[in-house]
Order: sequence, then structure tokens, then C-alpha cells
Amino acid sequence: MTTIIDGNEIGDQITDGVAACTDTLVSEGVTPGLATVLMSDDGASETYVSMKQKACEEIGIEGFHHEISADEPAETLFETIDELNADPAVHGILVQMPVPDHVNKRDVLERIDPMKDVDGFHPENVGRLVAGNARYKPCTPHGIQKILAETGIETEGKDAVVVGRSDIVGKPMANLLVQYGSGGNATTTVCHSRTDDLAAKTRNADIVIAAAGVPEMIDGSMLSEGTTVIDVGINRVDADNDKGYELVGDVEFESAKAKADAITPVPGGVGPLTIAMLMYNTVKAASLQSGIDISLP
Ligand SMILES: Nc1nc(=O)c2c([nH]1)NC[C@@H]1CN(c3ccc(C(=O)N[C@@H](CCC(=O)O)C(=O)O)cc3)C=[N+]21
Repeated sequence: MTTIIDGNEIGDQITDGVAACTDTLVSEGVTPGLATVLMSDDGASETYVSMKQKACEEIGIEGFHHEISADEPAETLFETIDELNADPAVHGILVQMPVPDHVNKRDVLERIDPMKDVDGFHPENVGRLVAGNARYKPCTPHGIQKILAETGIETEGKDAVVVGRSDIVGKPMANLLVQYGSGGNATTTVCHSRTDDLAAKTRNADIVIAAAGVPEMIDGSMLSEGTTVIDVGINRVDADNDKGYELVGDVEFESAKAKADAITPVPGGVGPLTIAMLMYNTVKAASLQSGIDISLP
């Protein structure tokens, strides 16, 4: 029987622990604060930012939301970031990606105070992660580590194949998988759009992490029996329903499920963990900035 991993359940479990930490901080006089900044008219981005704000509200984290019109100059965004960096009520800052083309993404990430960079995208935090001394692990790879741990999937000595080399998922995921310690010690291969014979790599894997952003690019024929399949894709494809779209992963679910030992669905797999780990990092940020100890899940 294939285990269909319930990301909502695992996410809720982590969220409970994060909420308990929030209560501790609040009782010590510190309310964790997360600022989200949206500079985009994209419908999906709006949905994700409002999901993040809703999660804050449920946990007791104070949410601050800023919207900047997509045609404003980059300087407007930088000024907003500067204000949030200086605001002691704001412990975490998330600038929703992607930003408009006329705004340099690297300049945005470097503008955020590394202590408030709860995405873990600032070069200082990327460097710490690669050095094995992470401050804020990027939310999606960290969430995937939690999924594997909660599902009892050992990574040590296993062949892990990461499909995709993005700065926000593929690269940090591969880094975490090769590190010493639990959730690491895997033999890790990073595949991407220029990989020759991708199927040969994925068929050799014990764990496949699909994070390429290409709808249903991995199917059952590319997998061996007993593989663990983690699907990071959240692609909106046109559909004949009320919303006008449906979500599909980077994995063709039915054929992959027939081969897999365990698989994450889309939606309800990795996505909820991304949000849970953002809350986790925000509470960690409040702890680091206030000097109040908490025990995170
Ligand atoms: N600075 C920054 N940080 C991010 O973390 C970030 C970002 N920019 N830009 C966009 C992506 C995307 N992202 C998602 C998080 C949760 C779900 C999620 O929970 N999805 C639900 C379904 C959502 C739906 O129904 O549309 C699920 O998979 O079950 C999806 C997508 C965070 N991102």
C-alpha cells in the first residue's frame, strides 16, 4: 500500500508547537510579528500572502501587510523594507516573490535585515545554511525534512534526487540532504533542465524531490518500485470549474502513486508545511531578537 502523506496533518502538528511557543513569548511580553510585502498583481501571489496572514492570526502572531503597486519604482519597496527593518514589532519580513522585472531580486533580498529574513534567502543566511550552521532554514526544504521525519523516512545512506535547482527550493534542499545529522547523510543528485537522461537518475533514487515547476513532468515510468516521492510543484492549469484552474504538481500523481511507497499530493502535501515553517521561523526570529528561550518543535 502506498502511503499518501497528509501535509495538512503534519503542518497542523508543527503549528500547534509553534502556537505554544508564541504563547510563551506573549506571556513574556513579546508578540511575534511578521510583515508580508506584496508588489505584484498576480492572483496566485495574493492567495499565498493571504494564506500566510491567516496562519499568523490563527497562531497569535501579529501580521503586518504592505501592498505596493507593481508599477512603483524599486525605491518604494526598499523604503518599505527599511521601515520594517527598523520596526521592533516586526521580527520577520517576507517580500513575496516574484517581484516585478524592474526590481532587482538580489537587491531586495540583501536589503532585508538578516535577523528578520524568515525566508532564509539573504546571502548571509544562505551562507550559514551551506556551512551547516543555519539560522533560518528556507521554509519549503525545512518542511520537506519535517515530512520525511514524521513519515519515518530515513535519509541516511539513501540516494536522493532533487529535480530543480532554484535558490528557494532545489539548492537549499540538496544542501540539507547532504549535511551531517538527521534529515541529511543522503547521497544527493541535483537534476535540472540540462540533465541528460533524467529518467535514469530518478529511477535510481530512493527519494525523489520534484521542484522544477513543470506540470506533471515526472511520471510512474520514471520511478522504481518503493520510491518516496515529494512533489513541490504547485502549478495552476486551466480547468473547467468555478475557479477556472486546478492545481497540479510536478508529478503525475496516479502513475507515480502506483510505484511509490509514499507520495505527497498537490494540494495538501508540501504547501501546508511551507506555511507552517514560515510561522516557525517567525517565532524563532522573535526569540532570537528578544533573548527569550523557547523550545521549537
Ligand atoms: N518570499 C517568498 N516566500 C515564499 O515562501 C513564497 C514566495 N515568496 N512566493 C511564492 C511561493 C509559493 N508559496 C506557497 C506556500 C504555500 C502554498 C500552499 O499552502 N498551497 C496549498 C494550496 C493552495 C491553493 O489552494 O492555492 C497546498 O499545497 O495544499 C503554496 C505556495 C510560498 N512562496
